[in-house]
Amino acid sequence: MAWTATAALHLPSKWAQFHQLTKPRVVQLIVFCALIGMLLAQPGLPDLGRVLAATVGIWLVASAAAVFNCLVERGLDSRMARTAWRPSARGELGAGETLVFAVVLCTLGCSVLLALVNLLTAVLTLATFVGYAIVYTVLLKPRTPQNIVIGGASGAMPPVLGWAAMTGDVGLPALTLFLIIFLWTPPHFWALALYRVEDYRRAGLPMLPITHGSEFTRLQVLLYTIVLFAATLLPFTSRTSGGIYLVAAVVLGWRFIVLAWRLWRDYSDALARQTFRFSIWHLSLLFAALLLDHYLWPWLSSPVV
Ligand code: HEM
Ligand SMILES: CC(C)=CCC/C(C)=C/CC/C(C)=C/COP(=O)(O)OP(=O)(O)O
Repeated sequence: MAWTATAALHLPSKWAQFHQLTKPRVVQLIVFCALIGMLLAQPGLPDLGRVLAATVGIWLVASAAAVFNCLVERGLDSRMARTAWRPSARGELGAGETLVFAVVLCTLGCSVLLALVNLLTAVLTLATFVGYAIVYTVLLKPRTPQNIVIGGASGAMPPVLGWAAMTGDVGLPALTLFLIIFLWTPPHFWALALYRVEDYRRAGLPMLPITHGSEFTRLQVLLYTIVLFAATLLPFTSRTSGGIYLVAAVVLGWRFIVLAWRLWRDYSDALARQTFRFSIWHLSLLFAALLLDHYLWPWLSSPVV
């Protein structure tokens, strides 16, 4: 009895285990990027009911995609130190119940988008689900080191989904944000793959540091970071965003390039880990700056009468 009580205190509940499969921290940033897409789509305050419905819908479908990934990769996950703890990899959650959970989340999310947002957002979000859960996870990841470059397109969709939710359209500013996340994904992931290379070797996945070596991967990280820096200037040069965003993009981009340069010249696992962690700060703060700029810059830059 005493043991059961102690175990109950330490073992995550079934719901906590399901929640872990939704990769909550990754999905939070994905939903944040979608939210910025929504808020940038019009000047002033948006329709808050629509924002809430779109946020919930995209959140549910993105979570479903993450759960589906854990289901498909439960064997691979059990061979990697980073992922072996997942309830799907440990066999604590069965394949059947995990599949049902993913289907319920995806159906609920698409229904919310269809009923309360619009058809375009529902279709694009479902396509994003297929892009990550099937095209990336099932088809590309076990076959090619370009898996995350092509698969990254689904991770880059959130601002487009957010924009479509508010306008019923796919706007050029949203496509610019798509490009930014698309170019951000390779340095984000390859920095991690460099210090987790033994994990990927054990799982038999053809990640770039395994197929092309550490030096080539580090050069790719540096080159993508430089091109990403140029792409992050587009919102300013196209006059979608103003001075606040520009300062943030330059400061964050410069720091990312410095880290990537040091990683290329003088590799250590600690530096690769630092670069990976910074990539998350980079994207989070860049998108926060877009929002701040959207509401404050017109006010700051308007002539005083
Ligand atoms: C195909 C594209 C992507 C790949 C392959 C990828 C890969 C990964 C991996 C393997 C991790 C796990 C790190 C760990 O276990 O410590 C991770 C973490 C993370 N990723 Fe990505 N990622 C991708 C796209 C994205 C996108 C689009 C976002 C957000 C917009 C994102 C946000 C994050 C965040 C916030 C974390 C940290 C999670 C935590 O601290 O628990 N990733 N990514
Ligand atoms: C509908 C919608 C907006 C979907 C978003 C799709 C999505 C969840 C993209 C995030 C990418 C992600 C979690 C990559 C993790 O890589 P991995 O799967 O290779 O990592 P792992 O080894 O940790 O499983």
